[in-house]
Amino acid sequence: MNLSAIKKRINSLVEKLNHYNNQYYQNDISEISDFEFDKLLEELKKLEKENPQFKLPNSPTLRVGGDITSNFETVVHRYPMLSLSNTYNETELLEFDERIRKTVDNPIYVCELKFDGVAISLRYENGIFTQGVTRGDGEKGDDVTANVRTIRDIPLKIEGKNIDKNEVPSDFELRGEVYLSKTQFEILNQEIVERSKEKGVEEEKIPDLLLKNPRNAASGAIKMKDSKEMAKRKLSCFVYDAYGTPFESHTSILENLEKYNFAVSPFHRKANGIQEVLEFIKDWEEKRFTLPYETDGVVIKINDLDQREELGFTSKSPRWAIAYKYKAEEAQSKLKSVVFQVGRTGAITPVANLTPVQLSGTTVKRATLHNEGEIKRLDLHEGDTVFVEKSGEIIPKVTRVVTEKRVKNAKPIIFIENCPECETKLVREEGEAAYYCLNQDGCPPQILGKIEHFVCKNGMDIDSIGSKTAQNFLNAGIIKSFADLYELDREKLLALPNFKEKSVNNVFIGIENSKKRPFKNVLYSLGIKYVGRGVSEILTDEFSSIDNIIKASKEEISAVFGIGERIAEAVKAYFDEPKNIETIERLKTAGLQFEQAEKKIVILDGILSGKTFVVSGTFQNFEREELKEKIKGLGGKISSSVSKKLDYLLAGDKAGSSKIEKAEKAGVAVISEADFLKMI
Ligand SMILES: NC(=O)c1ccc[n+]([C@@H]2O[C@H](COP(=O)([O-])OP(=O)(O)OC[C@H]3O[C@@H](n4cnc5c(N)ncnc54)[C@H](O)[C@@H]3O)[C@@H](O)[C@H]2O)c1
Ligand SMILES: [Zn+2]
Repeated sequence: MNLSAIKKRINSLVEKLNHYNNQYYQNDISEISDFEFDKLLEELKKLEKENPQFKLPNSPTLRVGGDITSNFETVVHRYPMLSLSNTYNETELLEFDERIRKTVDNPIYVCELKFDGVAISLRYENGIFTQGVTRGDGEKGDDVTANVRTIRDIPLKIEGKNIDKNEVPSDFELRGEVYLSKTQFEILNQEIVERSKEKGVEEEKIPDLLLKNPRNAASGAIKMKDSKEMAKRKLSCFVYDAYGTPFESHTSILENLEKYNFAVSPFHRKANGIQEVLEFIKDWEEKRFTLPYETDGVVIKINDLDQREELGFTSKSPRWAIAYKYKAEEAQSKLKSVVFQVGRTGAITPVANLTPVQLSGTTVKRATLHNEGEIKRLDLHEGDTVFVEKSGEIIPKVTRVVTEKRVKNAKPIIFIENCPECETKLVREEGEAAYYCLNQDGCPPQILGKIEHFVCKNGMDIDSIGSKTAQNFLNAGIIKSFADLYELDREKLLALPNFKEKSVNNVFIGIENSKKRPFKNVLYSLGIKYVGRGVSEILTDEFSSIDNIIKASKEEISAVFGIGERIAEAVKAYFDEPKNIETIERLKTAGLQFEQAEKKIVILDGILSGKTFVVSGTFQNFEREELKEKIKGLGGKISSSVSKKLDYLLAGDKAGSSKIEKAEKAGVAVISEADFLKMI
């Protein structure tokens, strides 16, 4: 790679990883597996090390991932809450040991399981629990004391039977992991299923409403505003570290915490040298699945606290510890057949049908093959023995083929040429991995898919219409597209077999409520190619009404930050289609929101009239949303993206560096919070 390519790659990695971090910590969503995330992070680290001149100030290699919300008081940690460096392989573990041995002779390690939950800091003063704080950005976090008090594993007062009160340190802090047990996770999801059924939510819609995994559920719960609600989640907590205590080793910390009645995992072991560490890791690789809570690895720590001090910290993690993470579980299976699925956009996804195998606690029968290129990469043949991998909520995928086990004369898997549903010849556009069936209005799964997308949770959120009902309506000829939903005939619905009055009522209630859905959800629900939730939000913020988007040229659309050529082209193509405009007209008549609500507030004579701002980062005196309201209150306008039309980029702490760069290029003034205060 030449220098400019390296710089580009670094920028793109920073942007990608920050996006994944944001999704992970703010929205509790994993868009990629941890392994893939860590691989990208590793690549970035390496590039930055070799090219320090390109290192960005907002690089995810410099900071602990996490979030601070506006729901709680922010607390500065007395002892920073750091991350752990991690590895997925033995070689790197041996390298870690080598580094340690440069400072410490014959290191004694302690191996612990790595619990998959959220980190918490607990403070005790004179034996009383006084404060619980989330990790946040590592330096400061959310004060969630009220929520923590509801966790039964955490004593509010230290009063073990065999302890001498005078020995309990007068002011100390603990570190632990708040988690949700597997059983409790299932109970909570069962409750969601029951409540949804009572509310008349259609069966296939329910999976969307379920908690994704125990870690997400725990991290969502600890940030709840209402601690009574949070108590219902019944979280648990293991403690695994202490600061401000007189104890001299990690094992002695754990022993004493146990005496104080904290929940300490019994499965920790002292390891005399790295070989014993490797044994512990092997030992738990399979056994961990039998535990009643989720673990994703082993944490290896130096036992002696003086030695820890000697080894010290990097900006992000201690040098005296490392996490060994187990790779996503893999299993062998056999390919039974490949089916080609047609998505709502017409994209064709090959899916492998497999002989069922157990993976991470679930039975896997199908795995994605992504696209034609992937089938070629795997060199997949009929009846092949394959490896499948699954982690968390990520869709299982085929990772490789065991070619030695291939049967003689097996035929290679060939990608289809015509749509399996409507026979239309498939096409692949330049620069795209997927083949498409372009018969949008005649291809049944596309028609159904568009309706499903329209009513989905992030779209119009009509939970009384699921796939089954939509298919039912389509079969009966009651609707042909989602726009028809707003012209439903009650009598016709009542005449449907197996469709009771209550269901009919729920359908109409859902449809009526959908008319209140904000513009950004309406835009998303149209199912325009490449217009996902993020893009739809950017577009609504930038253009504020559908008419403005329709009027905008391709150049104007692609000039918006965050919108590339490809997206702009797809948006333009969509609105150039007369039948799409017709659909929008019908939806407008039905009363759907096609304008951003807040834009209606026009203040003619504020001091900021006519000025457009982008607000990025965090601020000393305001929450970000509060700041935006303030600007609007003074007549200014808010945009979410940097373009030439912008007047100011108001950049707080941790403002997006790509935004700043873009603003500087576009000649937009970048101002600080202090500048802004002067201005107003
Ligand atoms: N999939 C994604 O999109 C995505 C996005 C961001 C981060 N991630 C994952 O999260 C990782 C970063 O998260 P992180 O900084 O919290 O690191 P981490 O989760 O790998 O390790 C640090 C954390 O481990 C926890 N922990 C559990 N048991 C412990 C024990 N016995 N002793 C000490 N700590 C223990 C603590 O909460 C601590 O904060 C990434 O490396 C990646 O794997 C994934
Ligand atoms: Zn088709």
